[in-house]
Amino acid sequence: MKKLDLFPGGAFLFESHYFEDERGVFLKVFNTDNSFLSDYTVKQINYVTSAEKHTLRGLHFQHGDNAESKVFRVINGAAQVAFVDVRPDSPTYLQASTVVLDNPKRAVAIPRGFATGYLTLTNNTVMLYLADNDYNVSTEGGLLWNDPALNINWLEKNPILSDKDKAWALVTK
Ligand SMILES: Cc1cn([C@H]2C[C@H](O)[C@@H](COP(=O)(O)OP(=O)(O)O[C@H]3O[C@@H](C)C(=O)[C@@H](O)[C@H]3O)O2)c(=O)[nH]c1=O
Repeated sequence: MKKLDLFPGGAFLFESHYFEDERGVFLKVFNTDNSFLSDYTVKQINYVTSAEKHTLRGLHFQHGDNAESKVFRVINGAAQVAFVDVRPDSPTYLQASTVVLDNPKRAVAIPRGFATGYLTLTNNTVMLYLADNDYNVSTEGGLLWNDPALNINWLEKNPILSDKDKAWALVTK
């Protein structure tokens, strides 16, 4: 299994065990004997469909004890996943990076302390992601997807957004 570090603080891309024969594919989405996820506690597994290409969800995080580490995997279509360091004491505070997922074999693991978002690159994109904490709307925070302070190189500049995601405030550095 391969691993590629993407960002200081622990974001990484990895490739899962994948078996294919004449019947189809067998892919381990989560297994505790995967050395990259052996310490990961799954609290949620979320399946999210987006009908339209260029739908953007995010950027979201949860504050304090509700912070989540997430493992994103596209199981149909393709998406550009973005993550932003929101740890105030971090030397890379408010720095962002992105990675394109276009194969169910590959997943991106993003630690606690990052805001996350993704832009679909195809119609009918299906995202399956793990989270290591429960959802608590009262601790949800967000960043505006195109905040100039984050300088994220999104692959579409006019995406489809929820009303919630249009309304996040700009950060002040
Ligand atoms: C995120 C989430 C939402 N919900 C509910 C709230 C709401 O009624 C409905 C849709 O929520 P949202 O509009 O926030 O869904 P969405 O915009 O898809 O939110 C997701 O975006 C990506 C980028 C992430 O990083 C995820 O952690 C999550 O925040 O689902 C839960 O019950 N549990 C959850 O964990």
